Amino acid sequence: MTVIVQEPTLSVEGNDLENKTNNVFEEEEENLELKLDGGFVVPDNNAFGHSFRDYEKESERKDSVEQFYRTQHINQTYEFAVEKKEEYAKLQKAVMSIWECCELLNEFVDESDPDLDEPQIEHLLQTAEAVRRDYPNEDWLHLTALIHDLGKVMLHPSFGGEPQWCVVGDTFPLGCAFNDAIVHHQYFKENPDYYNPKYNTKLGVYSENCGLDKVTMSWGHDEYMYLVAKDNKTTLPYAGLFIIRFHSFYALHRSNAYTYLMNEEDEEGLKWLRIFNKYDLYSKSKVKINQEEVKPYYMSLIEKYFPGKLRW
Ligand SMILES: O[C@H]1[C@H](O)[C@@H](O)[C@H](O)[C@@H](O)[C@H]1O
Ligand SMILES: [Fe+2]
Ligand SMILES: [Fe+2]
Repeated sequence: MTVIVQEPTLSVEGNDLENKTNNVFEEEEENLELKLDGGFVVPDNNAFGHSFRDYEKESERKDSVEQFYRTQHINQTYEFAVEKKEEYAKLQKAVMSIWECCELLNEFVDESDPDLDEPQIEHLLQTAEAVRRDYPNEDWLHLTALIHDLGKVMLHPSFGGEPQWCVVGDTFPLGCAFNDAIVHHQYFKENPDYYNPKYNTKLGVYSENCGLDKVTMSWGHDEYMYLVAKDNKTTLPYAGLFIIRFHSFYALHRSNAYTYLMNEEDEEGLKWLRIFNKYDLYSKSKVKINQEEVKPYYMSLIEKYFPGKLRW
């Protein structure tokens, strides 16, 4: 069975958030004159016949996904994330165009994802095409969707073939206490930061409402692609960059955890991120997009918002 959603509500846990989310959309309508009733079809089930993001449900991917999160939670420490960011911020790994990077993602399947076992390029096109159908005039959002996961190219041998735990999966702040809203949070008990008094209080190294820009997130494809886009001087708007940078921060955008680290500007980005997330998550399916057919459209957007070659 499928449900036609007139307003882009998200299937979130708890009415509180549902109400908040609706308010966000009401505000959107007033402030940004967004088209809200694209009639997006939110499927009940993922390609394996289960509900989306169900990490407890017995399925062919359950055990490997859980193993993935255990390794990620043990290894992502504050120091590790700071070092990785320094290394990748130099943008000395490769020089290539956006489309070349999309093609490189043809060979990777994301081990953290309970809902998809297709190559990543399929996911990029599925997300972008789903956004495009509902928001035909927001071309920046189509391109944001196309590129949001390109940071996963760190898995590629020419980038040192990083392990999946430092590339994919949900992200979370480091340098402050781990929140129970994070998927498989039980495994943080094996992370050294869990016992470090500098890092294990509510605020840790941060101050209230310091803004997400100041927060060191677990290292992964979000922050990397954000750095690539920003430092190659993309003309994408602030909301596009925010989406790229925080789309894996489910504890925040789905469960409202860590809101005390946000400032006013982040509130604005979060509205768009919540819209985007619906497409990122629920467009995952076995349906293939004809790459050659849609390529000219996306090439025109890439040309509009990016230089021909980028430093990665
Ligand atoms: O498994 C997925 C996948 O890695 C996505 O690219 C990421 O954005 C999500 O947060 C995560 O749940
Ligand atoms: Fe992602
Ligand atoms: Fe994605």
